[in-house]
Amino acid sequence: MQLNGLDKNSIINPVVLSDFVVTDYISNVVDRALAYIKAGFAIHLRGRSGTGKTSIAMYISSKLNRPTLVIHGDEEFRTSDLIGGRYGYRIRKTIDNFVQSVVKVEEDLVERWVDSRLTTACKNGYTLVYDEFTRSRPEANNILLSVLQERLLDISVARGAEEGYVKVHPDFTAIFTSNPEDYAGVYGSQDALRDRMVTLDLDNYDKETEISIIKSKSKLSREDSERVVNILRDLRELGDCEYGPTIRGGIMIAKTLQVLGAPVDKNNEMFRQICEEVLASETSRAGNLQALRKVRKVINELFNKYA
Ligand SMILES: Nc1ncnc2c1ncn2[C@@H]1O[C@H](COP(=O)(O)OP(=O)(O)OP(=O)(O)O)[C@@H](O)[C@H]1O
Repeated sequence: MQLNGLDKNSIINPVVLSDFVVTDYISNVVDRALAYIKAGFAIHLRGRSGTGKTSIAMYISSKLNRPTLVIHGDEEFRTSDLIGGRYGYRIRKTIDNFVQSVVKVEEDLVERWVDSRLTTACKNGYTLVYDEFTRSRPEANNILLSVLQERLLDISVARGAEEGYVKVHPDFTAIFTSNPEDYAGVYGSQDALRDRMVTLDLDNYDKETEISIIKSKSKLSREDSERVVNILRDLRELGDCEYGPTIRGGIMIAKTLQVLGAPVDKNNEMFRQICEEVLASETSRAGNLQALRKVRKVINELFNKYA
């Protein structure tokens, strides 16, 4: 099914998943974000991998109670990918039998324009979640400047000068996410765009939130979830890793232990091995053997330290 040329399935009515956790930390971030949105600003959730940007963005969009479209930043994007494009033709046929004995048939081909997500969201007042927007080139994203500033979408860039501007619907909301970690494929300099949104910097979740998420995702007990979180946080604190471990690593460890029914106990060899494997690879993404060995050693030392 199509809506304005878009596959209807790409329009989401966000619902809160049953394992989504709302703690004081999350409520606080979300309340601030909703206040900025209410005041008419776009918001930008910025944080390293695993700080919950996408999950919180989708949760905020569920609070806005509007259909939502999601775009994932991509360096191949051109402005027309954000606005829309001409995809194929439609045949228009006119049959004129005004005089009964004469039938005149006229056929012409009309280019078929398909709105992309940004245009659909602007026209209909939907929420747009633009995940990892700094992965797209700044030139492609420039189209968003007038959307955020003047609430006008300049579709002439893609449709030709005769088409002009689309007025942005008052309910349109934009939620951006980005990861400040400097790695290949991210375009750092999008200052003009960043000046037009309110940035909320997200750090790793607080301890209580991490325990609640791991418990909710893995169904381990609170005590066992806390043991997993202690390892994540102690490892982070030591600052010895290329990248600090994320909640994702903790979820992987906890889910695996839950499936195995293995005790979350420092004397259980399986627990130690799973932590080493998951955390060593998560904290050394390039697969640098030396870094991996170092992380394994640190994890072992941590285990020996635990009572
Ligand atoms: N409040 C929450 N309740 C339950 N699970 C959560 C919550 N927040 C985050 N998570 C889980 O934590 C993990 C990381 O979250 P998320 O993907 O939102 O982070 P991110 O910052 O967008 O990461 P990346 O930059 O790597 O995409 C996911 O598995 C997600 O399901």
